[in-house]
Amino acid sequence: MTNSELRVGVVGAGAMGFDHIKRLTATITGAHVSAVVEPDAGRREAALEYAPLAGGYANIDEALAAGAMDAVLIATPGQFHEAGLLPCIAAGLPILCEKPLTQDPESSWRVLEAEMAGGKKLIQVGFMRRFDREFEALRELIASERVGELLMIHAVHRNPSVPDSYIQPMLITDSVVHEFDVVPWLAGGSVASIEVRHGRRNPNTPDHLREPILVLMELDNGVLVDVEMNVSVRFGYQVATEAVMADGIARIGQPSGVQVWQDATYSIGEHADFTTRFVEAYDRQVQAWVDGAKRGEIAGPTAWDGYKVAVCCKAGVEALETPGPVAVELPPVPDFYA
Ligand SMILES: NC(=O)c1ccc[n+]([C@@H]2O[C@H](COP(=O)([O-])OP(=O)(O)OC[C@H]3O[C@@H](n4cnc5c(N)ncnc54)[C@H](O)[C@@H]3O)[C@@H](O)[C@H]2O)c1
Ligand SMILES: O[C@H]1[C@H](O)[C@@H](O)[C@H](O)[C@@H](O)[C@H]1O
Repeated sequence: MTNSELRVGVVGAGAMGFDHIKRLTATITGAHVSAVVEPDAGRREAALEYAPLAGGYANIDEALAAGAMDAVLIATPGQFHEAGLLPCIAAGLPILCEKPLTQDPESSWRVLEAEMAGGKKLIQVGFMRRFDREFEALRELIASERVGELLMIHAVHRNPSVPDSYIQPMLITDSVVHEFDVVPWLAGGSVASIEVRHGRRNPNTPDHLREPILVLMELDNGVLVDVEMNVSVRFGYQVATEAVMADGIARIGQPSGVQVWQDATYSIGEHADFTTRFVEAYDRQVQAWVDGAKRGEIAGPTAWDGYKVAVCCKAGVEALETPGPVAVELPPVPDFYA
């Protein structure tokens, strides 16, 4: 540790928070975990073993009162994000908030208002796909128009399975939430409408879900997008994107593991879950956030990006129950975020 290291408080030491604590301790430079904020004592103690310089706190107010943090990484479930964000904004701390910013446009707007009132951008939202090298390369290719103008995007988002706590709207709010951020970032437009189509139900789908679904988005620049959202694929975890351009096609997210030729069969490794598929993206996201926080800058998706996604999620959840497209209507971008 050096005196110039950013002292990071991690709020929520569940699956994702624990992962970020290990990353901040072992991989990230220029920062260390100085506080673990977690109401569950067992999880808090387990996490503190990986954060030798940290104090443990049961809630955010205790950690703020102790002056234990220069910056905060929020990894609580989405419904608790607003309650974690507001006191950290009031304290003027840089924040990396796991996706989603909050769970509805109204609470996201309150967060924007708080950030604007403070007069300084503090929030980066954890849409880590923007830090995946393949997504970066695809964006650069599309912007360069080396393969011609972008016409369409086909995306697949496949999870092997989901826990019982994963309910139907989460297909949108927990999963397609990523496409609502990354697709406009790739395509240079904004989502204008969302339609959801249900086809045949996968017999492997848990009883309380109806999926896979096809999410159709129209962007305001005319680009059409389809997303296969599928959470019972069993074989592994797959996020792949194909961009259809005027003079050719580009694909990312193809399996890239070990290739094996055996018994007259060729096979290649695939990821089992998002922790390995996006490990480098999570590392790069957190490093960029730490470096940005030290410069006093936001180095990724902003709170305004988080708000736009919250509006898309609301329309997407409505589209789960509505035949035909649901319009996505955004207010003008506040000058603060323009
Ligand atoms: N970017 C990604 O790919 C990705 C992947 C998984 C999860 N996430 C996001 O990370 C966040 C956390 O998800 P998870 O899977 O780790 O959840 P989790 O349920 O495993 O862990 C959440 C933890 O937060 C704690 N907690 C609840 N309320 C709290 C509060 N007020 N203060 C402090 N801690 C509190 C819980 O006790 C729990 O330990 C969610 O926003 C989720 O959407 C992102
Ligand atoms: O919370 C997870 C996470 O955000 C993953 O990146 C996504 O692929 C899953 O669908 C979602 O359930």
